[in-house]
Amino acid sequence: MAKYFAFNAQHAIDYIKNLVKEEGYDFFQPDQTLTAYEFGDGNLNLVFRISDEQNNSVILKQALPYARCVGESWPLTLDRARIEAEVLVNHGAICPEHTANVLHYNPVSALTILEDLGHLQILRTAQINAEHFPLLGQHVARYLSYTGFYNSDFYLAAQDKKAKVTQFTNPELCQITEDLFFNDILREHERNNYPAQLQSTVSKLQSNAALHLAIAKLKAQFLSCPQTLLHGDMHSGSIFADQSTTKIIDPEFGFFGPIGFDIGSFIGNLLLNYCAQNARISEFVIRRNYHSHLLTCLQESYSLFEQQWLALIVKQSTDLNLQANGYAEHFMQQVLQDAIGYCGVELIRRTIGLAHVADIDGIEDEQARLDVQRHTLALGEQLVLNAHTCNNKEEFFSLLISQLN
Ligand SMILES: Nc1ncnc2c1ncn2[C@@H]1O[C@H](COP(=O)(O)OP(=O)(O)O)[C@@H](O)[C@H]1O
Ligand SMILES: CSC[C@H]1O[C@H](OP(=O)(O)O)[C@H](O)[C@@H]1O
Repeated sequence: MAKYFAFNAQHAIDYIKNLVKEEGYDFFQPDQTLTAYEFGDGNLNLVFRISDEQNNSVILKQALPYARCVGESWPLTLDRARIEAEVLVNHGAICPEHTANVLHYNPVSALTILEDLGHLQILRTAQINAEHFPLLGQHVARYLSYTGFYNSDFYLAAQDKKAKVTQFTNPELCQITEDLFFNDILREHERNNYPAQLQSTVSKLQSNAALHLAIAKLKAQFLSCPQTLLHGDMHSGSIFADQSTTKIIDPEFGFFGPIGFDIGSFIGNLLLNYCAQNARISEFVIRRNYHSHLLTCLQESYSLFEQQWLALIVKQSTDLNLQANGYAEHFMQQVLQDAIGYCGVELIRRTIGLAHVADIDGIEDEQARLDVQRHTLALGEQLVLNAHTCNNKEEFFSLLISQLN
């Protein structure tokens, strides 16, 4: 069996040609001249586009044995390529309309061939440019509720569920999230990254005992609550979209965890963009309209997510105990409170932790950027602290609006 090595563009071409010639894959005609280039802009992996003369193309994504954004000093398991491919296959079987299609997967080379989604836009880039996506909330709700429900104890037979929890055990990538989301932000840490002007705000946040307690509860849920197969990194860079289509990529942080985590991360990224637009859009009416679009997307995504979960529990639950009157509502209230908490943590960690977002870091005016950072920190803190007071989504939306004005 061939050994792992990190590809260059020529390796990517040779690999694809071999699949077409020797293994019967039909991505390209056998006699086509192929070209390739690497264009990954994520924190972790190589991404190549391989095209023929007619501009047909596929994507080859390969894991490196370390985190790309840091280098070889941060070794990282190649098993993340397996997790990513297998989550995509699992989610794609449940919700093909919103999951990137896996065309081929090789665990030894830690690579996956994916459909090329380059005709769509990465959501983060498009939202930085204040583009509207009227179906985004609806599509994300569908993806998260369906993949969530059909991988949960409400639906899976008990032993199948445990087998899947084992299949998707992802300790190294979970450790990254455990460190970056929960640990680093509450203390001085060399991985943290924020300007000196924020020091007093950060010190105050880090000395808030109530915040430490609330984040301890969220981390405990993350560590020991295998409710469903999460995407695990549901930020705006993991979503391709246009006016009619939404496709999810990059679930290498996938594992069985708390249902509120993915929807909370998604909403957190909408709010990071919302806050950033205060500095990006100077014209009041345009900013107000865009803010209103983001809030509609947020409310729609959460409302439909909850509505579809509740409908699936009623229609498709297989576990008799979990069908007890009132249990579904009790369960979804906990999911809501978790989601609000994880949303708040995402706002904080993207402001002061290792991995930031271009929505904020790309704001050129320093004072305007600092104002946005203070806002995301305050909003994140309030959401984490007050999540437990929200008994239903309406109370969440009111809390949010009170913090945004
Ligand atoms: N299926 C795809 N089609 C087109 N471009 C893709 C696809 N998957 C990834 N990319 C491109 O590669 C970039 C990095 O991919 P991503 O999966 O986020 O990598 P990482 O795991 O390193 O974060 C994306 O921002 C996008 O531009
Ligand atoms: C060192 S990993 C930091 C950060 O990067 C991941 O995102 P992506 O792979 O999509 O760039 C994830 O959000 C991690 O928290």
